[in-house]
Amino acid sequence: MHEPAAIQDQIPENHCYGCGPENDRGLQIKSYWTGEDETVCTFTPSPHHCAGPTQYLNGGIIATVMDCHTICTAIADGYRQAGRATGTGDKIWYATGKLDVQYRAPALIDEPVELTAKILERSERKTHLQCELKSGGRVCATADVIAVRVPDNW
Ligand SMILES: CCCCC/C=C\C/C=C\C/C=C\C/C=C\CCCC(=O)SCCNC(=O)CCNC(=O)[C@H](O)C(C)(C)COP(=O)(O)OP(=O)(O)OC[C@H]1O[C@@H](n2cnc3c(N)ncnc32)[C@H](O)[C@@H]1OP(=O)(O)O
Repeated sequence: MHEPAAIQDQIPENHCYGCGPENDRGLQIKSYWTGEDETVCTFTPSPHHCAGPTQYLNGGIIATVMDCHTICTAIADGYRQAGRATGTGDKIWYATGKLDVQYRAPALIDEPVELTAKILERSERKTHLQCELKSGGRVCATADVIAVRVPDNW
């Protein structure tokens, strides 16, 4: 079970290719809190998100959804740590400082991929997260991510 509202639908003015509701041609992923430090996301690939072989999901798309899921988690966590509802008051933004993806098995194009993100550590300037992507019930990719807080004129 998770909260009803997606994190991305609470962050204003987001044109990001992976997670921006304002980007009509983007992937428009949606992430949800499932616990104190954990979020989930289900992404349904389209056929044109394929790798060389048409049955597998492209690695860049995998990196993008892992990037966006974790960075949106860091942003929402930033609001939580400030004691505010996501998207309220002064804007809180994080950018990707590090995205280290391990591709462990091919992910299938014709079924949804399931992502989880966990916050491992946070400080004022950065948040360290771990992300796992599953397809067909097996772990296909893991990522180690550093989200860095940036000003809203970044
Ligand atoms: C993300 C948008 C923000 C813009 C806001 C404006 C409007 C936005 C509207 C909507 C956006 C909403 C949502 C977006 C959500 C997701 C988008 C996906 C994310 C992306 O697609 S975003 C694009 C790719 N991204 C970049 O284009 C970054 C380019 N880069 C830089 O802009 C700087 O490089 C920066 C800011 C990363 C750091 O620069 P800096 O000078 O501010 O800070 P500094 O270097 O001091 O690092 C501070 C602490 O992070 C640690 N740290 C940094 N890098 C590390 C690494 N690699 N490994 C381990 N630790 C690392 C340091 O060690 C230090 O740690 P400590 O404080 O403990 O010493």
